[in-house]
Amino acid sequence: MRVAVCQLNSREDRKANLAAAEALVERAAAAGADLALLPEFVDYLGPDAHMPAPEPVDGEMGQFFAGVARRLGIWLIAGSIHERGPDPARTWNTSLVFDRSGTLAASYRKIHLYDVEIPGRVSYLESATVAPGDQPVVVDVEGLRVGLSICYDLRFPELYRQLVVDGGALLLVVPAAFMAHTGRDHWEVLLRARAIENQCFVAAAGQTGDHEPSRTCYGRSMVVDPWGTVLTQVPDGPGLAVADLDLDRLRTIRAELPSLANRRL
Ligand SMILES: NC(=O)CC(=O)C(=O)O
Repeated sequence: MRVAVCQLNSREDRKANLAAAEALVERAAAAGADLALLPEFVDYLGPDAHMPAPEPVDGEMGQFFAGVARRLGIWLIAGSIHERGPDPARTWNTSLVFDRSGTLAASYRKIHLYDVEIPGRVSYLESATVAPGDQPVVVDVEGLRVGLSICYDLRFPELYRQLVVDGGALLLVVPAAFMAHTGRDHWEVLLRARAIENQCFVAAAGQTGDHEPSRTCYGRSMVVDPWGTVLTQVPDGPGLAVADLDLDRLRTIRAELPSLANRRL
């Protein structure tokens, strides 16, 4: 399984954001990727006041990503979009997974919302505009069990343990718009920790650079192996990186250092 993590700088212009995403998925397909991962809020990262109307998963955006997956014959995880929910004041932050034929294989709504106040650095109240999901989701990608999550979820190890122990996940995906301030110290450490403690591959695709209003994302999208080694990483700015997941290596690590099997709680 060859995985591509696509790093973007989504802004206010939804059309431009979708075109940039499509161009990166085209590059992923040309590089032989079986699965391409886009970042969180691939459709829009701008002021709440200007946000285009959220859509149901089978709305225009869903159809757009389905068409990209079908045209390129690739599995596509559209990191997250603003999904219309029952509450007119709040959307869901939803990841969409399409198979090679463009059929929606799964969707996941971000469970943990980023409500944080770090004076002078980060002030964010995601729960003001987003409603939380409540269902962990694992999807079968041609025999590979893939556990879904979004951004701030990364800080909650119990979610990933559930995806692995109950769902059998061997790959954990983390589309993100991780803040630069927190990302500098936490992003890679957390991704590698989730990989090591769950003896899984982790693929993380982030937003990068400046977004209005006053939000800078860390980027550094990467793929980590079950030993915690960073296999590949995207430098600053939009771009992509590709890695092959060696499942024999995962099985060897789990057999030689059976920490998952040795759990007592
Ligand atoms: N933006 C997020 O959801 C999370 C983040 O930036 C952090 O956890 O730090």
